[in-house]
Amino acid sequence: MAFLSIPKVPVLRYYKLLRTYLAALRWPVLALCALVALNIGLQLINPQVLRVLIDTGLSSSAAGIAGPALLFAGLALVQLLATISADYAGEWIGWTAANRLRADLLEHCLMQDGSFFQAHPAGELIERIDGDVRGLSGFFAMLTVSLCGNLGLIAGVLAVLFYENSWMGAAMTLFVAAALLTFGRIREWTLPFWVRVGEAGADFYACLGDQLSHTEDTRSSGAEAYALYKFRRMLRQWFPRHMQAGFGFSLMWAASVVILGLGTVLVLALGTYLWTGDSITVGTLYMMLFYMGLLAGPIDQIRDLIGNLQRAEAHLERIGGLLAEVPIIRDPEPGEEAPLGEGPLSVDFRGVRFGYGGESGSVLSDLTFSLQAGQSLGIVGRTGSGKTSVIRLLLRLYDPAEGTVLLGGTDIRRVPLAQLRERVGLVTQEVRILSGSVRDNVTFFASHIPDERIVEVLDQLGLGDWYRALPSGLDTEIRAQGEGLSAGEAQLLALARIFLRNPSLVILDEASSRLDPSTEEKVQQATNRLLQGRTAIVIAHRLNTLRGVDRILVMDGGRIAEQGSRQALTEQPGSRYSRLLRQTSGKETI
Ligand SMILES: Nc1ncnc2c1ncn2[C@@H]1O[C@H](COP(=O)(O)OP(=O)(O)OP(=O)(O)O)[C@@H](O)[C@H]1O
Repeated sequence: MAFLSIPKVPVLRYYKLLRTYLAALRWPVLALCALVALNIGLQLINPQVLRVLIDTGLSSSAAGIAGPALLFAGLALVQLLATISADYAGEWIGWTAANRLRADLLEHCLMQDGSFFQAHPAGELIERIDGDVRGLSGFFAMLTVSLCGNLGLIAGVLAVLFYENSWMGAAMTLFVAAALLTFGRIREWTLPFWVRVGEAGADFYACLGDQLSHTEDTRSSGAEAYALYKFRRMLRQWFPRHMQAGFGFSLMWAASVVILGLGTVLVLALGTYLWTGDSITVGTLYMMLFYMGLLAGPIDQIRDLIGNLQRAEAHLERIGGLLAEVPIIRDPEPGEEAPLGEGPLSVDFRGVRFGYGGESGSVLSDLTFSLQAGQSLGIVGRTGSGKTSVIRLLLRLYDPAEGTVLLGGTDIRRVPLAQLRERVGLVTQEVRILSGSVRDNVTFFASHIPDERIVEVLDQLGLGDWYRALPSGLDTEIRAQGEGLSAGEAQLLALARIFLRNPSLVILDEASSRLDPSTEEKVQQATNRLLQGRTAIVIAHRLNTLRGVDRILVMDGGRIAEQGSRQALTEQPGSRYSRLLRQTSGKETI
């Protein structure tokens, strides 16, 4: 069966994917196989009925052909119904399997760490999870329906032709092999074009996503012309690649027209020779031509299929690449886990060095400090001194290159990630609001939190009036990115999330930077209540935010410039912290 290996499809890879996503759809797939088999059987029987019809017509009266004619029409109708049902089932299976793959890809992305999202902008990931999977949904349906069906039909037609006349069978087998070989070669040649089209598409969507998420900045800085220039440059890069790939597809189409023409000539020549030698009847000659026509259908479809397989393979390659990205930050190995103890957690950094990789070098060096359970620490330092990087290490969004980070005395690499993220609550300046109800936004889908508790927290944070003005209370929908909320309100909602979650370590990274002074004062009081009985780390440029913290860490160039109790540092006139306090007295920020 030489022709089966001709398209050089990496069968094992496709098989693995098919098995994973189609195993759960076993019954629909079996029903589809039955429909395809019925279709093939009917297509093979029809020409036999046609031969009987022609030979009966030539040798007896017209009345004799009524039976075969009715049978022919009936079979054609059943075949039509089987085709429609198989198409429907194929589409359904394709969509269902593709949606499962989409969900798996999204889950895979959500498990990744910070470096992954640095390497893959959101637009590129959207193209992978949606665009590439959409391309593959056709592949699931095509491969199940078309490839198996068409190969089955070709095998059936060749078997019947061999049975009728071995010369005709041999000639048509050679013809089919040559056709599939040619399409396979063209496909191999054009596959890299499709991969490049896909890559250009992903770059384009990444650029588009970036531009659409920063429209305010682009407009306010008058950078529209540059944005459009970049957009057009992307389109210009995409276009020639599309043209090349399209040329490959046209070449395939032209080859199929020539090959099918040659096939018809072959059957006519051989059939006429056999008929003139009285080896076959006119009905048999017509039947053979009919079978040739039947072969043309699947060969034609396999041509398209190979073209689409090229695209599917390109989609598959990119999806495979994404799935192969293993997160650097992983759960501890079984047996290595050391869950966190109950209550507030102490924090220890021991000789930590860290960099973001690439050319950025070390961002944090020789970082050693401790914070007792239940104490609060304020981190101050100029922009870029490494404050946020400390927080990222605490949340294990990255691991340090050297040294250890301990929580409650346990190396956080040994703490299950889910537990770590549950016990450490973070509020940043950049608040992410989901499109969903107010309730879902503050509880993050934790349905056990009663509404009364939510309202109480909103009141504590000064959001009471805002909440009571909402048209549907907690069920009011907020649009994605928090449209309709001020930046300060969004920040308060993020604080409410933490209040409701009850974490053991609370981290506030510029969490009140967007609030007006009177709201900030209110929130400060509520936050002080929240922080009681918990460990807290507060990063602030406004030093008055740190009035209530126990300890201070001053950072400079990724190193600790000073650390100690806030009270003691405030009282030492020569300390960096007291200098900062003096410098900023009368000013808002350092
Ligand atoms: N995702 C990143 N990739 C590469 N380098 C980064 C990344 N985030 C921060 N950096 C670099 O790390 C250094 C410390 O940044 P970090 O955000 O920790 O400082 P920061 O003190 O929190 O600054 P700010 O007060 O402005 O928030 C900076 O030089 C910054 O350029």
